[in-house]
Amino acid sequence: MRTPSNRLSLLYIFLSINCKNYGGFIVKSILLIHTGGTISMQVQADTGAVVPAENNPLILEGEKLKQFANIIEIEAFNLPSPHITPKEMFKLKQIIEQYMREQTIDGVVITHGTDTLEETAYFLDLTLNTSIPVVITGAMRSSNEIGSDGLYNLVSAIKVACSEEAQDKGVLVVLNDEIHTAENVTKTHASNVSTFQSPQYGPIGFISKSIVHFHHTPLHRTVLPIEEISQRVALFKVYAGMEPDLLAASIQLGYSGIVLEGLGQGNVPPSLTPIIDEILKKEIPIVIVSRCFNGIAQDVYGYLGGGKGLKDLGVMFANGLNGQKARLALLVALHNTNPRDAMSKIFSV
Ligand SMILES: NC(=O)C[C@H](N)C(=O)O
Repeated sequence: MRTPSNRLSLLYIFLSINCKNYGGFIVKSILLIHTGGTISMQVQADTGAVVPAENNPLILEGEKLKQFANIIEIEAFNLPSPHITPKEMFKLKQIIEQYMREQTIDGVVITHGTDTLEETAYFLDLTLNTSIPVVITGAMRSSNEIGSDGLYNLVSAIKVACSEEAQDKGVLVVLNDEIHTAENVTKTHASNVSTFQSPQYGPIGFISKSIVHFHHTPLHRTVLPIEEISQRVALFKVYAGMEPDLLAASIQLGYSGIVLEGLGQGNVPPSLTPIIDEILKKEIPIVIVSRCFNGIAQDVYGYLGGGKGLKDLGVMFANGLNGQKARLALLVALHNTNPRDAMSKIFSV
């Protein structure tokens, strides 16, 4: 039953997500950073190809966004997200830090292509030391397609960034009326608008027409300061009958770390154990995750190639991160002033 006090709190949430319009005392300043992706693209009438629009259609929507907050809008890049690299992620971190130093910013919203959105979100989650909401959104349908979800998702993201409850929750991913943590969310469907899911734990909140509601709170978050990004970490999916030559080549190519998407709970074919041992003896860290969609890699099995033996060799376990995020976590840890300590904060060693 809805009591007067929770009616009041619903009213408060309603007012705070419509942060601009009520009484003029809760005008939030939101830094809106565009980076490209389908949310900034259009379908070409003649070819049917989805391509970056010459004039970002989201910027043209600026007037509509003003009813929700004071929007400080910039276009950092206009890249499809498969073109985003850790260098662009680092640049985004720098842009956000610069604005936070120079202006009063209550929240940040980033628009991004969905293919690598979870990677940028997690990179910023690991490296940005702030309690203000940082929310990333995107779209599955481009701006001139029927049922385009871009503007809707952007408004939802702005509402979340304005919400007091979104503070101190790390970087959040908002699409399709759901709020996910950067650490857990992943793209699960190539084209469906409900593609973003958090397989381990589910979303931590939702957005409806008039409320932003969080039903869970992340218990912990690791922030690792870095000053540059230059090294490379390779990610391999392990498969039945995999041979050691690719792992050997990655070392000759100068990679500073390796992530393996292992089988089941974190196992590899026996053919890989000698090269894993050799790489670890060269002080090149190896992290193992599970290639399964759900669950975490652990040191369970004692047969040759099993997780127990890998742990004894010095392989680290990624505590439920997927491969692409474990790769970023290892990359970031390697750039920290104390890489060993940084690795022990994120991985089971
Ligand atoms: N829906 C999308 O945004 C996918 C697009 N290929 C991108 O990531 O840029």
